[in-house]
Amino acid sequence: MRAVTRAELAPTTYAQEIRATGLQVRAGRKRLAVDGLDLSLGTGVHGLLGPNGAGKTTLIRALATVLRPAGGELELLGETVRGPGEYRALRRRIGYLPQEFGYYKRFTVREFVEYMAWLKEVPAAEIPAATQRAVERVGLADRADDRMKALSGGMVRRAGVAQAIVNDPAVLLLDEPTVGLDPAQRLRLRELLQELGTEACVVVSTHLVEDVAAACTDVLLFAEGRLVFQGTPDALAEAGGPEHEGDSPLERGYSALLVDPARRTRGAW
Ligand SMILES: Nc1ncnc2c1ncn2[C@@H]1O[C@H](COP(=O)(O)OP(=O)(O)OP(=O)(O)O)[C@@H](O)[C@H]1O
Repeated sequence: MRAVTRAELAPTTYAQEIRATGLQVRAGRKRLAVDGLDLSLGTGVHGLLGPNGAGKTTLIRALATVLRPAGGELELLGETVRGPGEYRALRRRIGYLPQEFGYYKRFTVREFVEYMAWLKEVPAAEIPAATQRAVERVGLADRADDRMKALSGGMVRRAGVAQAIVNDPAVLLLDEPTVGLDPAQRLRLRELLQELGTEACVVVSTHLVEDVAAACTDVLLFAEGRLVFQGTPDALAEAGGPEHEGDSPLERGYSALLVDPARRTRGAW
């Protein structure tokens, strides 16, 4: 018999897990790094692609309720996120892997994930089993009792994914989770994302177009704080042609939509 997940038991009074209308978010004091974003995301794996500085991290931080909107509307799991607020109930149902995250180096992997579960207010009696399951899902069961400082960079990243999923989040936000992973680990993480995307709304920021092809149900192309494209990986591939730069149909689709031909001189970034 299949165990019923917490996500299935939670009341769903919303049509889509994430809804943004005209959303504006500042990075620092002045700069509007997200500027007028309309977005509606439900269950699935949504790949967030875009050039350096496009505003992907700022958007993910707003979705994680770390940054508050400067304008427009943001609704997460049916709850409106406005000015300052605690959003504790909401945060219990969100998982977030920042691009860089802190941890006590002397903690073991298990202690780190348990501590994060406690911060997310997972009921105490559930923490050991939830931690074990999360650690197994990222392939760190055999390193669970090693200290964080003894892990490789890719393993630390996987421990970061474990803490993000330990509370069975309905919204899972992963900022560049595949950075530092070797090819085999990357394949496994993509499989895990697909599994998670059957039950949760997963937003993954990445620079690897192959991640999107392999794991995502749709692609969000972000540039200068705005959404340039939303569609399936196939639709992105169809946007490109032989005249566009790139080593694969998806890269050519990306170039077609984002690369300014005037700047495409050899050696230019
Ligand atoms: N604390 C800050 N103060 C001022 N500007 C900032 C701050 N953080 C980010 N920015 C600016 O906001 C814009 C968006 O940055 P953001 O980190 O969201 O982009 P990104 O798409 O995640 O980039 P990358 O792919 O390089 O990680 C950039 O122009 C960046 O320089």
